[in-house]
Amino acid sequence: MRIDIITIFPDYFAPLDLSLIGKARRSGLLDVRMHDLRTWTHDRHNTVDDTPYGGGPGMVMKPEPWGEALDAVAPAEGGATPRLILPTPSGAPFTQADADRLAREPWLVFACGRYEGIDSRVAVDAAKRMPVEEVSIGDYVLNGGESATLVMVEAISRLLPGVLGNAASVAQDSFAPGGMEHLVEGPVYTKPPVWRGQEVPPLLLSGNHGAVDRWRRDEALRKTARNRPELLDRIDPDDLDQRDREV
Ligand SMILES: Nc1cc(-c2ccc3ccn(Cc4ccccn4)c3c2)[nH]n1
Repeated sequence: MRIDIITIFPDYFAPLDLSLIGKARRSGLLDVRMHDLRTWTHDRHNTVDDTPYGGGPGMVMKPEPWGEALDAVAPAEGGATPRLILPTPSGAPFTQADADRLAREPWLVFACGRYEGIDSRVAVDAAKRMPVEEVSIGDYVLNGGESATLVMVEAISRLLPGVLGNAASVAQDSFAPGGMEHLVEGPVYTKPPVWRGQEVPPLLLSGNHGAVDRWRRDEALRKTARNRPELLDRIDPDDLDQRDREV
């Protein structure tokens, strides 16, 4: 997968050199490229923002640098077309299902806005030649799109085959397709078996994998009911067995 990130703060993405994503980039599994939006400014101050039409506080990002940047990063005549992801507080909620879907794309471009956002004509112009998605990572306002892009790149990249050492672990994740779509995962434990007077549930040491799987689903249902009760309403009753209903 190729990921291009356009931003006025390229250094914000230094974390993508670390850990499993850094390893995936060095192995060639993942091709992540950062681009400084100011590359496509032509005035002596490298201006990327201006006052909002209609008045109001703050500044808006000018369309010209973005148009030139997107033309350079994803040329219209280049043949392949990326999916453009625009982080914004006003976007559609980003979910694990979106991470799964976007992990199957060959090429993503993230446009990181700042100030009060990017001139809305940029998304309209880009949509003439590539799919564009406005996405929110949560109902709170950040100062720009960089943190949201880091979050989405991590959520997407970890799903690529070969990035996580143990691919099977993805299936048990909270919100994972295949049975966890509307559940959060339950508690996890490791050695020692007793720590500060707390004992690991004995069943987990039993070696009875069927019983352990059942216990983990019960605990996922309990934790979902406690922390995210609204998710339980989304579960198709046909997907709950009799034991689930007793939890
Ligand atoms: N889930 C999210 C995404 C964002 C986000 C993404 C991109 C930008 C570009 C600018 N801002 C600041 C800003 C402030 C006021 C109104 C609009 N935007 C952003 C915020 N916040 N929360």
